[in-house]
Amino acid sequence: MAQTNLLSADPLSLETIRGTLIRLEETIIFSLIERGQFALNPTIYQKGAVAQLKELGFQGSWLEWFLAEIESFHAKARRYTSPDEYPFTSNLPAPLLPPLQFPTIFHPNTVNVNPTILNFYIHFILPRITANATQALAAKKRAEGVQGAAEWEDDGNWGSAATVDVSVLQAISKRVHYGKFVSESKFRSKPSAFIPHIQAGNRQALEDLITKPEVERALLHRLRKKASLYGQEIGPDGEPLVNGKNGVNGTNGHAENEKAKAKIDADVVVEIYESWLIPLTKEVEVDYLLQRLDGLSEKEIEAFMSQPAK
Ligand SMILES: C=C(O[C@@H]1C=C(C(=O)O)C=C[C@H]1O)C(=O)O
Repeated sequence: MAQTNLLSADPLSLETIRGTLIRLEETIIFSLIERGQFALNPTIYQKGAVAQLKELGFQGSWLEWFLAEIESFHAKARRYTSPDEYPFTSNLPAPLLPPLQFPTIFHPNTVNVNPTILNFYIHFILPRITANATQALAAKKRAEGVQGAAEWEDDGNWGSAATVDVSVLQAISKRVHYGKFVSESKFRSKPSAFIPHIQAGNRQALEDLITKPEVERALLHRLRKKASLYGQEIGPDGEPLVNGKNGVNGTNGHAENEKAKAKIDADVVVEIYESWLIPLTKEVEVDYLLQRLDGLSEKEIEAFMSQPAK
C-alpha cells in the first residue's frame, strides 16, 4: 500500500484510506527509532537559544530553522500542492514547477493542527523516545565530572537529530490530517447522519459517529506487534539479541529486560498513538465536519439530506 491514496481509483474509499494509515505506521515507527539514537539535546527546541541563528536574524529554535529551510526547498520542488501534506512553516516560496492537477476531494476548510503536533512532539514524544540515549549521555557526562542540567547537553548531533525530527513531524502531520479523507468519506456515505449534528455544532455527537472502537483496538494491537518486531536488535549472527539470565547478551537466556535491547519501547509507541495521534486525528475529523456545510445553499443541504446511504 502506498503512503498516499491520491493516486488510487477512488481516493475516498475508506478501505484505501485505512490502508494508507496502516502503511504510515511503518514510516512513523522507523522515524521514531531513528530519532531515538540521539539524546534529547533540549537546546535544539528552545527559541533564541542558538546565537548563530540570531546573528542570521532568525529568532526561532534550531528545529524551527530546520523546518523553515527544509520546507522552503521542498515547496520550490512543488511539495505541499497536494491535499495530503501540510507544512509547519508559513509564507513558503512558490513552486518552480506548475502544480499537479489533483482531484478536488475536500470541502474548503481551514483545519490545520500542526502547531499542536509540534508542541506535543517536543513535550511528550521526544522525552520518551530519546530516554535511553539521554540517560546514556548523562551517565557519560557524570563520569566526566559534569552534573545537573548540563548532563543532558549534548551529544553534538544537532543536525542529524533535527533532520529526523522534520521527518517524524511530517509523517505525523500527514497521518493526523488524513482525518479529513476519513471524514469526507464517511460524510459522503451518509450525509443525513452528520448534517443535523453539524448544524447544531454538536462535537460530541460527531465524534461518537466517526469513532470506530474496533478499528482502534485492532490498530493498537497491530502497532504493538510492529514496534516490538521492528525495535528488535539483531546480532551479527542474524539472531535477535536478548539479555540472558546472567545479564550477558546471548541467545540462550530469558529476556529479563527486553526493553534494554529494543531500539524503541513498544509501550511508548502505543501510548503515542493512543494518547495523541488517534485523538488528534479524530479532532481533525470533527473540525473538518463542522466546516463541511459552510457556503452551501439550503437547496444543496436538502439534496444531501435526501441522498440515500451508500
Ligand atoms: C481513522 C478513522 O476514524 C477514527 C480514528 C481512528 C484513528 O485515528 O486511527 C481509527 C478509527 C476511528 O475511531 C477510521 O474510521 O478509520
